[in-house]
Amino acid sequence: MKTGIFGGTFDPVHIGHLIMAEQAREAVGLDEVWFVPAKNPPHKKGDRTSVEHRFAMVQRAVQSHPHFRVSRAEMDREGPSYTVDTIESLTRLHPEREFSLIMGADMVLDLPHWHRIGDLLAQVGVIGLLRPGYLLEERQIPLKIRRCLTLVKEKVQVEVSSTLIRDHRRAGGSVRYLVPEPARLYMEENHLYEPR
Ligand SMILES: Nc1ncnc2c1ncn2[C@@H]1O[C@H](COP(=O)(O)OP(=O)(O)OP(=O)(O)O)[C@@H](O)[C@H]1O
Ligand SMILES: O=C(O)c1ccc[n+]([C@@H]2O[C@H](COP(=O)([O-])O)[C@@H](O)[C@H]2O)c1
Repeated sequence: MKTGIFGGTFDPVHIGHLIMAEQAREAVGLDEVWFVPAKNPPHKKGDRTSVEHRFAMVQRAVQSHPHFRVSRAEMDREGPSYTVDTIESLTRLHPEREFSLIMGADMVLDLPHWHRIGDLLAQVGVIGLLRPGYLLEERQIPLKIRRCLTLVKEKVQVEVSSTLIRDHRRAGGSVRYLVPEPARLYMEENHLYEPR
């Protein structure tokens, strides 16, 4: 079973995440995509919405897709949510699955700084997608990463980010259609990202 691991902060999940995951699934022929909300994303400082709320929004966003799942793999682990730890534990639990990582261009460029990157790349391939605002030129990517990388030059790129959604909603704006509707309703019911 080819399984794409799509890690993220998802604060909140948005249509950019869903559209890129679907394009990755189709381009590479993945059987499933597992969204993995990071409890403590290693490179992000500052306050975050609780991981339970972020998980709940992702769950609602992916529930109608027969090949998308959300995983609790990083929810109960303390300390930084290093991807290498997640892959090692998922591989122990699901030895029959072939895992690869799905990420946008910003994260592909960040990969050289990841914790135990050599060990991580020895275990998984990387599916990289373009992202507006990030120039991903193959020659800038170190060879050890390029060797493990499948670059999906997807047809549809969506210029949206969680930051934009948080800021817009805090300013009293509408995020309808930017956030999948069941996740948006959860956000409203739980008063997330409301003007302070
Ligand atoms: N619009 C997008 N196009 C392509 N990739 C994206 C897009 N938005 C997020 N990603 C990718 O999704 C993964 C998780 O991203 P994350 O949850 O941090 O969302 P974000 O929109 O970048 O959030 P923030 O604005 O808070 O930094 C990363 O691999 C990132 O590159
Ligand atoms: O393992 C690492 O060193 C590492 C460094 C930076 C980011 N990550 C993971 O990359 C994913 C995307 O990160 P983010 O913060 O952009 O949502 C998320 O699952 C993070 O845990 C992982």
